[in-house]
Amino acid sequence: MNQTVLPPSFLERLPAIVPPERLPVVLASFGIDKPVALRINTLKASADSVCAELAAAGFQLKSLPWSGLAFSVPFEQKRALTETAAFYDGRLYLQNLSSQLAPLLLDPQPGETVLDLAAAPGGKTSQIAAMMANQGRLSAVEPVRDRFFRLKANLDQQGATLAKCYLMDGRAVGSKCPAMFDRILLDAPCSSEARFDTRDPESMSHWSLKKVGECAHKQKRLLQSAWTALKPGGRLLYSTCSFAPEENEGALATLLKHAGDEVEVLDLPWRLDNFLPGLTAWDGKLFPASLSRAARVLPDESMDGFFLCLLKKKR
Ligand SMILES: C[S@@+](CC[C@H](N)C(=O)[O-])C[C@H]1O[C@@H](n2cnc3c(N)ncnc32)[C@H](O)[C@@H]1O
Repeated sequence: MNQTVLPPSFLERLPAIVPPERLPVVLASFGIDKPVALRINTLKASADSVCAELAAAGFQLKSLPWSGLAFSVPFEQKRALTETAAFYDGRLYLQNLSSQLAPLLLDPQPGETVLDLAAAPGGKTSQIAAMMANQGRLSAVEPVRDRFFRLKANLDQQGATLAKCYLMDGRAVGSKCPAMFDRILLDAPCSSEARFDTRDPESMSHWSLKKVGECAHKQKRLLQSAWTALKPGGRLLYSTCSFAPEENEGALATLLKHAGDEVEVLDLPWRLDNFLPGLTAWDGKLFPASLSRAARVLPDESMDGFFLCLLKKKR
């Protein structure tokens, strides 16, 4: 096995982000094969029918208490799962459990006008389409050409017929479509720290503190664009797969400062045991106390790390 270590400056910062009693599980999570998570696509099938089919084929399905559509199978069954008819025809989609949380917490409704501002490869866009039962308007933005075409192909395979895809920079959307959307997901491009795998040096090769800073800069601009595109009364779910406070509470603090009393950080409608509150201070600077309502999803033996924050535009 190609055992390598986490980047030293990432490791140095982690104890200031993760409480000591949680650190061993978090550190161990970077070097294990997690169960393979999947989501049943209700645009094409019911959970009962797909589960019955998988169980009959010998899959050891585990259900999750927080979603009737999220399941996992042991890692050893991953290959077999990707060879099933249900996988090929889009009745199920492989999607990490933490990634399934963002659309669930955004809670898009049929008939609404919804934006996914950083959409490829489209796991969350197709989940949103299913939650909306293909009714309403769903725009999916992705500026990277090959990822854009992957997004389109995935949405097609998943039967997400209401989604319209736009090959464009999310930073330009706010000025083009001010106050247009009821709900917006900004699953921002990030330094992907939660994807580190200590057995795969490539997973860490693009990371540096400079990259964290560059991501934070882009995230602030994407957040501002999303905020402008949101209708008064609308909701914005911001998420990343980074632990870095600069990319999470730091980026949000900048938006909160600009948006003033237009913005409310909402309590999440529910939390899991591995959700920690958002940080209210980092590197000698204070963040708004309301950011403690965000969730730092700690990685464990079944979930990847994640960050989630739900905002409301009051007027
Ligand atoms: C974390 S991924 C999104 C994953 C996606 N939400 C899903 O669940 O499948 C972030 C995406 O943002 C895209 N991106 C990068 N720069 C962007 C920008 N300026 N505007 C919009 N999207 C951008 C990346 O190419 C990448 O596909």
